[in-house]
Amino acid sequence: MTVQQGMKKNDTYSQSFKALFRNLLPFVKPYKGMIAGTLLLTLIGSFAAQVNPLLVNETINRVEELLRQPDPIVNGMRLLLIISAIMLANELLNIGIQFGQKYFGEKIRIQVGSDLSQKAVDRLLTYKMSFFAESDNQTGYLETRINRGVESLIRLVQNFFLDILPLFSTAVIALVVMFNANMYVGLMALVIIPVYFFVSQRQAYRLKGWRMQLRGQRERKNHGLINIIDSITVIKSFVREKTEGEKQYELQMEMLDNQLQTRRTSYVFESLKSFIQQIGVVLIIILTVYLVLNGQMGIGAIMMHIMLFRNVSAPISQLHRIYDQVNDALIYADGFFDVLDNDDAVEVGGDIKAKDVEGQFEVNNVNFTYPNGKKALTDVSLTLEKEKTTAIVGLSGAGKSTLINLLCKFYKPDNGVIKLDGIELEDYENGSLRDNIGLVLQKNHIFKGTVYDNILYGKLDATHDEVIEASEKAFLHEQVLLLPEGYNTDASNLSGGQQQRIAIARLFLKNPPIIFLDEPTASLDAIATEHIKMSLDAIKEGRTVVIISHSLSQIVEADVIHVLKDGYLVESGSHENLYKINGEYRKIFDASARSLNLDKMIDTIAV
Ligand SMILES: Nc1ncnc2c1ncn2[C@@H]1O[C@H](COP(=O)(O)OP(=O)(O)OP(=O)(O)O)[C@@H](O)[C@H]1O
Repeated sequence: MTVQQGMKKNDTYSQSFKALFRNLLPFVKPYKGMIAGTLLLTLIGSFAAQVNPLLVNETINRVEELLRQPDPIVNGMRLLLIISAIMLANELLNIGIQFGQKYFGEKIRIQVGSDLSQKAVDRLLTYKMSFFAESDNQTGYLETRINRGVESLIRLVQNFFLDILPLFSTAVIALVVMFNANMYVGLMALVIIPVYFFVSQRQAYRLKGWRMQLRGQRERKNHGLINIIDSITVIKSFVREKTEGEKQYELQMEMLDNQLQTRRTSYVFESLKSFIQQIGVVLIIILTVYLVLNGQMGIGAIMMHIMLFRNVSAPISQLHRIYDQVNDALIYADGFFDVLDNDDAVEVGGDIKAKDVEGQFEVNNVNFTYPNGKKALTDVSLTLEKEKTTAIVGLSGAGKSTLINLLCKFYKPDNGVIKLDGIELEDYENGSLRDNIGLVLQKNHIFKGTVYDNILYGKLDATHDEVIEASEKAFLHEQVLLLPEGYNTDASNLSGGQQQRIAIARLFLKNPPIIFLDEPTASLDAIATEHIKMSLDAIKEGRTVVIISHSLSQIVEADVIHVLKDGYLVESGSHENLYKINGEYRKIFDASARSLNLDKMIDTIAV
C-alpha cells in the first residue's frame, strides 16, 4: 500500500500532514547543511526580534526614573545614545539575518523544485504503457497534477523557511519572554493560541473538499484545452466551435462557483480569527495595566507586552495562509506523489540482455485485457518464424496492434507466454529487447525539432552520412532538399506522408533484426507506397518482419498470414491456403479486392 492510499483511508489532517512530510523529506535531505544554516539564522533572528520590546520597556522605565531626577536631559542623553546604537545594530543584524534566510530559503526552494520535477519526469519514463492508458493519466490530467504538485510543494518549502519557521520560533521565544516577565501575562497569551488554532483548523477542514473539487476541475480544464488544440481541424470542419466553447464555459462556471464558495468561507473564518486576535490584545492590555497600577511592573511593560503579543500573534494571523498552503500542498501533493510513488506502474524487466537475436517468436495461449477492461486478445497462440515475413490480418478492432504491443513488451499478457528465441519475453531486459525491434506505426510521433534530429532519433550516435543514407532509403532525401531549410526544417511542418518517411528512415538507421510494421504505408501516396515497399522489401531480407496492412500487395507476399477476429486467432497459413479455406481471410481479401474495383482496373491496363 502506498503512502497515498493510506492517506485516503485515514483521511485526517495530521496523518495527511505526516505523510506529506515523509514524502517530502527525501527531497529536502540533500540540503541539510543549508537547512541547518537557515535554522541557525532563524534562531538568531527570533532572539533579535525580542530586542526591541525589551529595549522599549527598559527605555520607558528609565525615562520614568529620569523624570524624577534633577537633571533629566543631561543624564538622558547617554541613555538615548546607547539605546539608539543598540537599536540600529539590532536592525543591521536583522537585515543580515533576513537576507541570509531569504537567500537560503529561495535556494532550497529552487533546488527542491527542480529535483521534484526531474524525479517526476524520471519516474514517468519508467512506467508501463498501461499507466498511460488509464483515463486518469491522459495528457493534461497528468500534466496538471505534476505541475500543480511541484508548484504547491515548493511554495510550502519556501514558506516554511521564509515564513512559518521564523514566525513560529519568534512566537515561541516571545511567549517565553512574556512568561518570564509575568506568568499571568504569558498564560493569557498562551490561552488565545489553541482557540485560534482550532478555528484555523476548522477553516482548513471546510475548505479541503472544495479545493479537491477545484483540483479535478483544473485537470479537466487543462485536458479540455489540449483537446481543443489537438482537434481544431475536426472542430472547425464540423463547425463545433460553439459546442466546444459551451463545454469549457460550463466547466468555467463550475470552477467560478467553487472558487466563490471557497472565498466566502475564508472571509467568514478570517473575520472570526481577527476578532479572536483582537480579544487577545485587549485582555493583555487590561492585565498589564492592572499589574502596572498594582505596582508589580513598570509602565514600560504595557508597551513591551503589546509588542511581544504582536510577536506571538503574528504567526497566528498568518496561520490561515499557512494552512492554505499546507492544504494546497496536501491536495496537490497527494496527486503528485500518487504519480511519483506508483511502484506498481514501474516497468519491470528481466536480467537477460537480448544479444545476437534471431527473431523467432512463440506466442502461447495469450490473453490480454486493457486497463479499461476491454479484452483484446483471447487464447492466441502462434509462431512468428525468424527471418520470415508474417502478415497479421483482421478487421478494425480485431487485436492486430494489440498483438504487436505485446510483442514489444509494452503490455504484459493477462496469462500465457510469449517467447523470443526460446526465452520468455519477461526475462529480457526491456531496453536491450527493444533495441532489437524496429516499430513503424500508421501515425508516428514527430518530435519538436528538425528533420535531421528526428531521423537521428533512430540512432543517436549516427554519422551525418548514415542519416543521409537512411533518408535516401526512405525516399525522403530528395524531398528534404526541396524544403526551404533542408534538413534543418521543423519536422512538424512536414506532410503526413513525409513524416511517415521520417519514421521509416529512423527504422533504417536503427537497423534492427526484428521489424514490426503497423500499416506503415497508410498515409503515403501511391508512388511513395511503391518506393517504400521496395525499400522495405530490401530491409526485410534476413529479418523477422511482422506487418499489419490493409494493402493486399503487402499481405499476399507474406510468408505466413495470421488472421485475427474479435481477439481470436481464426486462421493461419499462406495466402493460397487461406484463400482456399474460404473463411475470414477470403472474406477480407475479396472485400479489399472489390473495393479496388479490380475488373475495371484490369480492363484499363489491358487497353
Ligand atoms: N489503449 C487502449 N485502451 C483500451 N482499449 C484499447 C486500447 N487500444 C485498443 N483497445 C481496444 O482493443 C481492441 C483491439 O484494438 P487494436 O488496436 O489491437 O485493433 P486493430 O486490429 O489493430 O484495429 P485497427 O485495424 O483499427 O488498427 C479494440 O476493441 C480497441 O478498442
